[in-house]
Amino acid sequence: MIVEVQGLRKVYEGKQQVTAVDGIDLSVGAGEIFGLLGPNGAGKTTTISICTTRALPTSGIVRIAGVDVVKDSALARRSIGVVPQYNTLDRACTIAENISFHCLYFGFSRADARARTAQLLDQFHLTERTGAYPQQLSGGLAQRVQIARAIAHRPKVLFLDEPSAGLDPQSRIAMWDAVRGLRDEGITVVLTTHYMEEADELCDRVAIIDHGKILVQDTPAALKNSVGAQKVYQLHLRDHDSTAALLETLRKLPGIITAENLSDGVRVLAHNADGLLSDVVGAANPYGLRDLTITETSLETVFIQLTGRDLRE
Ligand SMILES: Nc1ncnc2c1ncn2[C@@H]1O[C@H](COP(=O)(O)OP(=O)(O)OP(=O)(O)O)[C@@H](O)[C@H]1O
Repeated sequence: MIVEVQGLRKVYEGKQQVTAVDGIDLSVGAGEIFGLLGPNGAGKTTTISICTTRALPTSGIVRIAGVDVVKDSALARRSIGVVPQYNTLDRACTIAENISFHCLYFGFSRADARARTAQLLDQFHLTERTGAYPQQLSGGLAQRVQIARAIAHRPKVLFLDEPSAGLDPQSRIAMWDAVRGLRDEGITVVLTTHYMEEADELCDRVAIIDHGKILVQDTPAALKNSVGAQKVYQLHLRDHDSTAALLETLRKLPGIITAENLSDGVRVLAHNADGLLSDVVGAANPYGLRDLTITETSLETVFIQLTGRDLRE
């Protein structure tokens, strides 16, 4: 395993003690795209910060390519590339300088730094912007430069913290392609996200994290299968204060696995069953059914089943 995290804990001391990471175990295989999926404040950034030597753990061990990130941080850093949540490009330098100074920092000769920079600018389709400054770039382009810089010293593992935060949908898809390209080059990718579609589309395996703990980790397909349902019905009701009888009726319908209250209606997890839609509508009509959405089971459904909350709440 190229990334091994054992019993990781991080307590921020202060007026109010915060246990940001509460005993995390993870292992990521070489060549995987691994996602840490969880809501804001779940402890994702703290976990990444410790893995990348930017924060010290309260207890626990992280090894990257077999190297302990606390005991041997300088050596570990050679195997690690990081793209933090915010743009950390040097605004006083061109994008080519941002990349080549990074190479020099990692001990490249001037000639090697120049060659590696030119190759990365080409690989990330940035050659035309070589002389541009970071503030002249769109969010998507700046993100690409950050990724190019992060892998300039040829790390084995790239950590990306919320890589699609603030990107428009087109740039997000371009970023996903770039990340898949890195995996094809043999770079292991660990990313954090609170977008379930991103975790589902991009990641080979996903760990769902909440309140500093890993709730489950598996492939997106296995996680979705674990729900045991194929469809999610959301019923929006005018009369959503007295749904106890409706929930009871719904739970008795063949094909329905669970039915539970939402703030403005009811959510039903169900199998793909013939005739179920009309049964559900029939049961809900007396409660003033205003709207009905039917979606496939997603990682959001997994999170709801595990925590009782929406990922976005
Ligand atoms: N330097 C700090 N000092 C005190 N508390 C902190 C610090 N950094 C993070 N926290 C707290 O630790 C918890 C986990 O935060 P963290 O940033 O790791 O979560 P996250 O899942 O990455 O969320 P986000 O996407 O919002 O960054 C939160 O309650 C946060 O307020």
